[in-house]
This record gives sequence, C-alpha cells and structure tokens, in this order.
Amino acid sequence: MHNDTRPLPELLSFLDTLPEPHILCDRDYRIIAANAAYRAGFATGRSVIGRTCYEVSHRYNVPCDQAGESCPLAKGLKSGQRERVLHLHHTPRGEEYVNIELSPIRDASGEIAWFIEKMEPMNVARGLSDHAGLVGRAPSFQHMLGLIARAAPSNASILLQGESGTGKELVANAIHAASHRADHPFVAVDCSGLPETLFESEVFGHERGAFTGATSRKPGLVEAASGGTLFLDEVGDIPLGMQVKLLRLLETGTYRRVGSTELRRADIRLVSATHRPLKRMIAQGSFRQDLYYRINTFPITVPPLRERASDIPLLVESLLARVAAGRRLRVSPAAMAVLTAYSFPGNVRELRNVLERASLMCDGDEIGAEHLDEELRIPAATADASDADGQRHRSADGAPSWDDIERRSFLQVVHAHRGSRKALAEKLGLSERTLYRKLRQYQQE
Ligand SMILES: Nc1ncnc2c1ncn2[C@@H]1O[C@H](COP(=O)(O)OP(=O)(O)OP(=O)(O)O)[C@@H](O)[C@H]1O
Repeated sequence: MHNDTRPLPELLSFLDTLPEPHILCDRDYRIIAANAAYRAGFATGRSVIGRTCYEVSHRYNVPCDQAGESCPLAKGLKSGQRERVLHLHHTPRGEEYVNIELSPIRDASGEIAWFIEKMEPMNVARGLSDHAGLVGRAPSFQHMLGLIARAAPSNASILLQGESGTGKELVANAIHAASHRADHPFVAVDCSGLPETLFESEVFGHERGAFTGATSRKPGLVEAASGGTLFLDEVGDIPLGMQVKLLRLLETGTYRRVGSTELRRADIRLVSATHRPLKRMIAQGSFRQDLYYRINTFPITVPPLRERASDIPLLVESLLARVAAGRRLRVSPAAMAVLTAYSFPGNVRELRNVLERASLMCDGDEIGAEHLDEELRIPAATADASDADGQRHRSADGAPSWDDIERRSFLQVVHAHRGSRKALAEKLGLSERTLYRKLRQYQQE
C-alpha cells in the first residue's frame, strides 16, 4: 500500500538542494528519487530510479541483511529512528567505503513510508589495493572502520589498542583525515624511550634558559598540533610523573611551557595508541587510572593480521606497489598460499618486510615461494599436509585445533633452529626424550 503513496514534491525538491548525495527509497528498498549530488557522484549512466538500493550499490539480488551485511533500512524500519552504517559500495570510481545515514519518513497516518539515505564516501580507506592509506575488506577490518567513521567527526579522545605492526599509526592518521580537523596538522609523538624531562619540553615546549641547553624558546608539539590532532604513540610508556601533567592538560585544556608561568590554551584532539595491557598496568600501579579514562573515551581495537587473513592478497598487492614502486611485480599462487597460511606475529609490518625482501630476491616479474623467507615456508608445508588430512586437525568451524597450532609452532621453531638437539630441547623447555617423541609424532603426520 505504501508503494502507491507518492512522496510530496516539496520533499523531492528539498533533497535536490542538499549538497551531499541523497536518495529516497520506499519500504521495499526501491529508489524513488536521487538528488543532483547523488547523480553527479554515484550515477553510472543508467538511471537508478525504480531499482533497488541493494542491486545498485552492492549488485546483490537480495537485501543486504539477507546477504549477511547490516542493512540500515531494515534497522530503521525496526527502530523507527535514524541509523548509520558503513558499507562497501560500487561506485563509478570502483568500490568505495560509504557512510550511510538513513532517516525514516512517516506519511500522514504516522507510518514509516520512505527512507532518506545520505551517502558520504569515506576516503580514508579502500577495499582496493590502489590506495596509499588503509586497505582491507575483512569483517574485522570493516568493523574497525565503522567505529572510526562514528568517532572521527567528534572530539572524543580515542585509544587504539592493537599488537605491534597492525597499523595503529595509519589508523590514527585516518581518524584525523576523517575529522573536522583534517585541514590542520597531525602531529605524532613516539612516547617510548623519551626521558621525562625531554618529554615535557617536547610536548609542552620551553622558554629560553628554562634548562641547560635551552638556548632558544621552542613551542611544543601541543602547540604545533593546534587545531589538529596530537597522536601519542606507545602511550603506555609515558613515565608516571608526566602522566600527571598530561592529565592536567586533558582536564583543564591548558598547559605551561617549561620555564614559563603563562597558562596556554590547547586546541587539540587526542588519539593515543598502545600495544600494552593498560588495565594490567593500572593494577600494577604503573599507569594512572584517571588518565586511562581521559584518553580512552572511545576505544578502538586494531585487529591483528591473523584475524583478517582474507585481506592478505589485497595487502600484498597494495604493499608491493609501495615497496617495489616502478616494478610490476606479481606473486605466484604458490607464494600466495605460503603467505596466507603464515600467522604473521609482526602483522602488516612483517608482511611489508617479507615482501620487500622477496622483491630483492626476485629478478623477474613473479615472486615465487622460493623467494620467501624459509621460516615462512615451513608452516605452509605443514599446513598443506594438514589440509590433506584436514579433518583431523581442524575443528568443526574450520578454525585450527589446539593440536594443530602446537604442531605448527613446534615445527616452525624446529626448522628455524640452528644448533644441537640438546640446545633445542632447552629452548623449548622440554626434556630431550620429550623432544624426540614430539619430533617423531609431528614429523610423521
Ligand atoms: N590496513 C593497512 N593497509 C595498508 N598498509 C597497512 C595497513 N596496516 C598497516 N599497514 C602498514 O604496515 C606498517 C606498520 O603500520 P604502523 O606503523 O601504523 O603500525 P603500528 O601498529 O603503529 O606499529 P607499532 O605498534 O609498532 O608502532 C606500515 O608500513 C603501514 O603502512
């Protein structure tokens, strides 16, 4: 019955005046109108009117929620209110991440009859390799991007937690680029290894003569980042004494240069990152709880590469273009199998290094398995073996079993070891007899 109801022409002409791309849909996902900004940015020549939003944006035959994705329209119909999601959409520029904001519109009887969808491309990340910033499409990566899209436009302090090499600095950059502060500076401070006195003068600046060696006045990084974003990398490494000063800056929005009594106003948005367990550090007394709450208004976890292994081929393509620019390097299927089977404890940074080394080892256009570090090839060989008799090593949902993990890690260490069996047993904390037993057991499988 709602399909028969025509939206008010005033509504359509209002949509046309909006600078952001908007479409109007009915309850059956059918696009009734698209404004000028949408037609300019998203239309591919063929009119979208009368087609469904899932077919146009995703090339699906069924609504997104039936294709395993979250559908803002279904959410809005259920909640009756505005809903936001981040989707990967087909656009004339290829697939792009698009922030969708959907508002239900009610008819005269008070029932939801239409939906207005505002679509804003999120340019800080791509699902394609031709991008200098973040690339990825795995569910855990998309979840993280969705959080970035929500938090970036606010001024909330964000804490990025993730293992080393997962791309925390790149994520901090993306948050800045997607914020209202993007036209102002992004200033990164590596807090690890900065002694307390240096930290203070670097961050807050100092006056001439404030300490021996302070031959001139120097503005601090807080000042350099004014209007923009201050990124504190390895925030868990900040000495306790400095944590108090940082807390004061965040609580009052003011600070003093070293050697000055003048109170200065800070205009920064704070993004911090750490791979350390801050909660445990609080329990141990090495990190202040009050500071933790100040820097952690909005936590975002950056997933390790092993939790987004489906992104490895995409990352390989993208990183190769960065580390071997100018060479048109490919990766053979065998080498790709090795890379996707490896667990990458050093995450994307390790993948990048592996590819850089492989590109130096390879004289032609194709990186083969033989160009990869030996350490990577071992677990792949065992993974192949376990795939052949896969059922034995894998649990019902396809995840490797504990035995499989132990076996792979064990063989990885064995193959990388140079030295006697006795030294190896010691390294693994096993008796020599147990080592022999495990070697027989695992190498026979
Ligand atoms: N999603 C991604 N897409 C493309 N490149 C990535 C991605 N994530 C990480 N990288 C690359 O991996 C490398 C490591 O990233 P980055 O330095 O941001 O990691 P990090 O988590 O800050 O590491 P650390 O904790 O050691 O400081 C960089 O070269 C970065 O360009």
